[in-house]
Amino acid sequence: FSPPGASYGVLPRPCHALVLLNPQSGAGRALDDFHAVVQPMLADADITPSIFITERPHHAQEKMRDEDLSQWDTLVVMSGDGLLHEVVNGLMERPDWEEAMKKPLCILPGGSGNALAASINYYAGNDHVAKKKLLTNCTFILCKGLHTQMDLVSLSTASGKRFFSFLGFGWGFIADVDIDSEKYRRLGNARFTLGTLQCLARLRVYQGRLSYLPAGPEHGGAPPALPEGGTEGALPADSLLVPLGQPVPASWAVVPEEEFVCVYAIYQSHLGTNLLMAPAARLDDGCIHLFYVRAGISRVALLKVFLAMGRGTHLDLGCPHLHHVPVRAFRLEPRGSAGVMTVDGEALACEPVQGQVHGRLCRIPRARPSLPPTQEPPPPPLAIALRGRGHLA
Ligand SMILES: Nc1ncnc2c1ncn2[C@@H]1O[C@H](COP(=O)(O)OP(=O)(O)OP(=O)(O)O)[C@@H](O)[C@H]1O
Repeated sequence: FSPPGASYGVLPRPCHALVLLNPQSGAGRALDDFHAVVQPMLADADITPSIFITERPHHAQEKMRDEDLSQWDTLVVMSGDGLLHEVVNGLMERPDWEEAMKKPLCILPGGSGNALAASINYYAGNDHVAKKKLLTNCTFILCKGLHTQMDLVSLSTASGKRFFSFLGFGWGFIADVDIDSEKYRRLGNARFTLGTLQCLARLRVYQGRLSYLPAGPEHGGAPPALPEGGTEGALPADSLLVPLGQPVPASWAVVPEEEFVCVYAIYQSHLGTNLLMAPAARLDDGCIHLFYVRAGISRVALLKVFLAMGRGTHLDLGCPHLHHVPVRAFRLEPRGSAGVMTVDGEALACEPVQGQVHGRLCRIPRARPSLPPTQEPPPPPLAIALRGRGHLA
């Protein structure tokens, strides 16, 4: 499902892809997996990769800021979600960001969480898979070449920082698991299981005020990303937000309780390879899926929520402490600066933050939407070629 007006494009053939690869991501196997799994499939699909290996944090962001993009048909990130966050924000720092964001971005799972890759696999209607199978599925979606639009969320902090985020913003339990488990990254996805158990053992309560603009039909769709002050080259204006020093507008809701175990605003279906947090989320649904867990939940109940999230059934538990609200914008004002926040899995100092969705701000590969059987066209020649070589069942 996509709201009306989604625009599709197809990668040209031959296709030139810049592949940004973090050799340290996840268990450190991204480069080996690229050569073993990805490269042969790209060759069959007439996609020529040029590999750029990142050497340090912010390397990909700097490259995207200055790169001559005209030589590439697509930008591929073979890493975790953190490197794509750098790529998106590097592109948004360019004076020609509007043009730059038309370049299709692709994620191939090489990290430990791989939430966007798992989401794209889910939107394609594929079975839940992980590791090499997820990599094969995502590479195959890239090889087919269809791309469409994806929403981004603009996040602003009290200290004046602004980020563009494609996955989620977290505070409390999930953010702590994400950051505290960094030291176990060699374990791959298992780092989150270990981190969850450790954070459960010392379950904390976080104090602050949470407000949001609900995404009901009366609030309309996601606002189009118009430049600030209508000036060409200016970043998209956050038309739903008022400055952090002012009270939220009257159309917003304020959560009456101010003690939380966790706040997580997610805009994709998956929080990690094995965590289906927002089953209804889609690439361009114009929605932020705001989840919060109020203080008072027992350790056992919280563990049950995370176990059920593996199948996306956590909301069916009827847990009175767990809340889910589809919103267009939110504000979080933590009391105090202790602790950590995350944007797309990357750490952020704890301070007041607000964000709003910007509809269809970038492009991303997507499997062909399924048509009723009578309209189903024959498979394209590429699919036949890949099937012949055994890449496609
Ligand atoms: N060569 C490098 N050495 C160390 N850090 C790097 C290097 N290249 C990039 N980075 C940094 O590592 C961060 C995390 O990488 P990434 O998200 O790709 O992997 P991950 O943390 O294993 O995956 P996930 O986000 O799925 O958990 C990136 O934000 C980037 O700043």
